Amino acid sequence: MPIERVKTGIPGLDEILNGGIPRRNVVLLSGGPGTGKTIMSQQYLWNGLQMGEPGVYVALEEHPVQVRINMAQFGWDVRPYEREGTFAIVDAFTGGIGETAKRERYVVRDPTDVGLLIDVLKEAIRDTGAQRVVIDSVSTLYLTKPSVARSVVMMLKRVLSGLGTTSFLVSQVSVTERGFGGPGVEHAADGIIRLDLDEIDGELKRSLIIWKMRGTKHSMRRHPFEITDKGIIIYANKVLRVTRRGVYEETVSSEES
Ligand SMILES: Nc1ncnc2c1ncn2[C@@H]1O[C@H](COP(=O)(O)OP(=O)(O)OP(=O)(O)O)[C@@H](O)[C@H]1O
Repeated sequence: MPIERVKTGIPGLDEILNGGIPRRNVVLLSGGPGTGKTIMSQQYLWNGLQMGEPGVYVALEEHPVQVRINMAQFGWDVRPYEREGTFAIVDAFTGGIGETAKRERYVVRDPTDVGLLIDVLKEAIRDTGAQRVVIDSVSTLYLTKPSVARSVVMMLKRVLSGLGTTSFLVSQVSVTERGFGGPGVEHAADGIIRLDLDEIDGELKRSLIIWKMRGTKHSMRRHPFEITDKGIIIYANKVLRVTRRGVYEETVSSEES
């Protein structure tokens, strides 16, 4: 049976994923602060909307109003899609407190209650017919209780995959951490995309690596990427090499990547 894939539409990403993310995969988008996780996840949803695939964004770290403003900076104005019912932001940030929060349609009254969050998420997925979901960030759900991390991710995975969505779970790690968000989480996820920011010769360089992706072969190399006014661009034909002599970029043929 040919594998069904979801095209991220993010320049370079589908290429290094051999055509896209296998449908129903739950992918951990992992990285330190400012590495581009939120922007990449929002770009994934926006591109879906352009391809006629509805989406849901679960905001745990930022006010929904701020999410709309930030997305619009890249030319991704989601409000018309919210009005037509093909896009929804689940507000798991405000707890319904404040005047602007009262205007939100999908509000998790107690963002610490994962069961409640899942109920609101299910409703948003059903209403919109979402095929793509982003949870930003999943780490917020278990930062204070790491022992429940795996069960939270497994619960989300059952719902997200069960309802047929292909999803990104944003996972925050500290600058020096080599992992992706904890052992339980890393093994439960179907895929891991790790975003990095490294200071090289007095300059910050962005790169990413596909650590795992169930159901497909993928590039095993570290690819440089950039954040521009139109979003993220990944250089599928370049690799970032870290050697004893230093760090440098090298161009490779697409078959090699
Ligand atoms: N228009 C832009 N052009 C270039 N770079 C930008 C632009 N807007 C934001 N950035 C870069 O993106 C970074 C923020 O990216 P993003 O919010 O996706 O990070 P994150 O990985 O989600 O971080 P955190 O875990 O701290 O929330 C900024 O620190 C800045 O370097």
